[in-house]
Amino acid sequence: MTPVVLLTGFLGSGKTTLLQRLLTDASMAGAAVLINEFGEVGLDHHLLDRIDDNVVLLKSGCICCTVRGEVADALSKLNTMRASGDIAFDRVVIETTGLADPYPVLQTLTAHPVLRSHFVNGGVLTTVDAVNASLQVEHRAEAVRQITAADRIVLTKTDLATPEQISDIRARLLRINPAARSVTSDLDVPTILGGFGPATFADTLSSDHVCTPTCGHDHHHHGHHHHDADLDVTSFSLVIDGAIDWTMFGTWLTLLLHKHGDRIFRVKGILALEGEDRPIAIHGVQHLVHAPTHMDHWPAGPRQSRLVFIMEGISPDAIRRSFTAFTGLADVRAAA
Ligand SMILES: Nc1nc2c(ncn2[C@@H]2O[C@H](COP(=O)(O)OP(=O)(O)OP(=O)(O)O)[C@@H](O)[C@H]2O)c(=O)[nH]1
Repeated sequence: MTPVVLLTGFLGSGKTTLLQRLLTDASMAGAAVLINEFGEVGLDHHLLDRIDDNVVLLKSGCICCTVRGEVADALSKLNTMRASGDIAFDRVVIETTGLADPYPVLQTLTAHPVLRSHFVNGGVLTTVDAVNASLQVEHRAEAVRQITAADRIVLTKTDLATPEQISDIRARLLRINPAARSVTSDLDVPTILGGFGPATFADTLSSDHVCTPTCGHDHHHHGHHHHDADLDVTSFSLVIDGAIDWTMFGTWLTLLLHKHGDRIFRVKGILALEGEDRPIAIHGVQHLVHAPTHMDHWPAGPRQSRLVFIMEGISPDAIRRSFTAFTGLADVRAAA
């Protein structure tokens, strides 16, 4: 039986960063990776910087109903390819979107007639952002579900958080899921993973899925719960043809998140900057703008800047207009 590790955590909490580190560990050398991203344009597979046959990008969307089928299909396909000797793997890691409820995926593993004889729950690893999680658990049901499902919690961004933020979130984690061991992301990989495996799985099967409008359910017919706080989460993307002035861009993003960070859960992008050959990856999470990083090379395709926003209650057009006004770039369009 092949263990399937579910890597979950709210938008921008550091899943891809952690996955990148986990994959450097010898114990993960034989891992196949499934990535499910919320957003019109998937960027994580580029940011992960490991593109091979064992990395599968699932279609955009919530991982529950619509994509639950896709997870099952992707696992079945990996299994068939392994059986015919095309690929080899000894574990699977699924990185879910930051808006996903992890329980339906766990249920798929135990309920699917074929998968359940090949795959087994290998544990739920949940990243929790020490800077932003207190706000997120108060407003987003998914953030709480991800923590309740955790067998191990990895507290990220403790280097950016104040001691008060860290003790506040630690106290909340203890209340939400006292059974999960919590570690910080600055530890080495063997320590983060030490003794990791499913401990709370029995509980997961009895938990009800909490819907969001973005999860792909037909809410009128499935009878799922519906939370007002979950209304209106949207994703949109901008594609920019011309090279971008970094100072202008950085100022614009900082001001935007300063003003609207409560409602902009996530911004990420790959940018073509003036005077730079290599692309720059940028990340914003609520009010926080992370330090930009150079990527090694451009992904295949045209060298255009791409920005993805996941937000609530803000019009995409307002963001596009503000970007154009601030940067002076005319060739800015919403991604097809
Ligand atoms: N300083 C610091 N930055 C971190 C840490 N973990 C993640 N980040 C940064 O946080 C930003 C978002 O990290 P990702 O790994 O892309 O987060 P994610 O959960 O995969 O994001 P989504 O897939 O969009 O939900 C990036 O700029 C990371 O470099 C950490 O422990 N410390």
